Amino acid sequence: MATTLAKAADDTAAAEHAARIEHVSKSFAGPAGQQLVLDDITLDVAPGEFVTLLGASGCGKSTLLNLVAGLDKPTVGSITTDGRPALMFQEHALFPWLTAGKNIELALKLRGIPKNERRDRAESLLELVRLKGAHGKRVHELSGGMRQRVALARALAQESRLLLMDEPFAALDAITRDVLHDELTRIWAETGVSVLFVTHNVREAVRLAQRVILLSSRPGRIAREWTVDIPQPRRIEDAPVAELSVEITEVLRGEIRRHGQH
Ligand SMILES: Nc1ncnc2c1ncn2[C@@H]1O[C@H](COP(=O)(O)OP(=O)(O)OP(=O)(O)O)[C@@H](O)[C@H]1O
Repeated sequence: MATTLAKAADDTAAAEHAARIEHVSKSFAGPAGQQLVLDDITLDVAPGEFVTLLGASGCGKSTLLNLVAGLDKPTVGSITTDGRPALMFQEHALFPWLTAGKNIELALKLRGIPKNERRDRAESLLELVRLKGAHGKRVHELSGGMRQRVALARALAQESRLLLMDEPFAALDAITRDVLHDELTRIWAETGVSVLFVTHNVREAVRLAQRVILLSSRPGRIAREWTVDIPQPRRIEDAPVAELSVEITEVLRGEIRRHGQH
């Protein structure tokens, strides 16, 4: 499976961007008229790049991710992606009446993969997320971390060139989250998939990303960005990760103060 995914990523070499967000603004109708949530966001994600979008609660991170996913349209500006992105959320959104394996097979079916290939492919994907042998397990039999592994396998089943992740590990305990950070870093390196990952956890952003984009609040604008050149695999407690996290947290605090939040 990793080979197929790696090949999908190779094909992307021709594409200049996994995602291109150009001068995007988004407003919603509110009680006091139109509320500007995102203001003039311009951002490219390169093929194979891992980018985290970081910002305070309510700054518009999920709104931006939904726009990139094509679930909603920008009020102004344009977004293009290299093919249809795959999505993964905080809640696993697995079908509880299907087994882990059948949840993945459903994604393969929706992609038009023939029935006789689905089982093997689902098994390979489960192996990729280190859940070998879990094909027949019901969702309720799986721990929170295992459910997110299945959700990741299901997202990878789409063989998209861009994976959009909205706080996928936020509901997990710290140790499980740590393990899944390692797994995601490994899978990203193995497959070459591009990742746009939303979080409000500064350390998580620095642990994972090649580039951290900080959004300001009300409206969400790109406040600053950092290139993270700390070698992988990183640990969340590594000194360089901690140092950069402190620096980013300071800027984030300043943003929050400026916008009267706490
Ligand atoms: N469909 C909608 N209609 C009206 N307002 C919306 C809609 N979607 C989002 N908003 C508003 O846009 C703002 C940004 O919300 P969004 O969920 O994108 O923030 P976020 O940064 O992802 O927050 P969190 O970290 O808490 O998930 C909020 O004020 C929210 O109320």
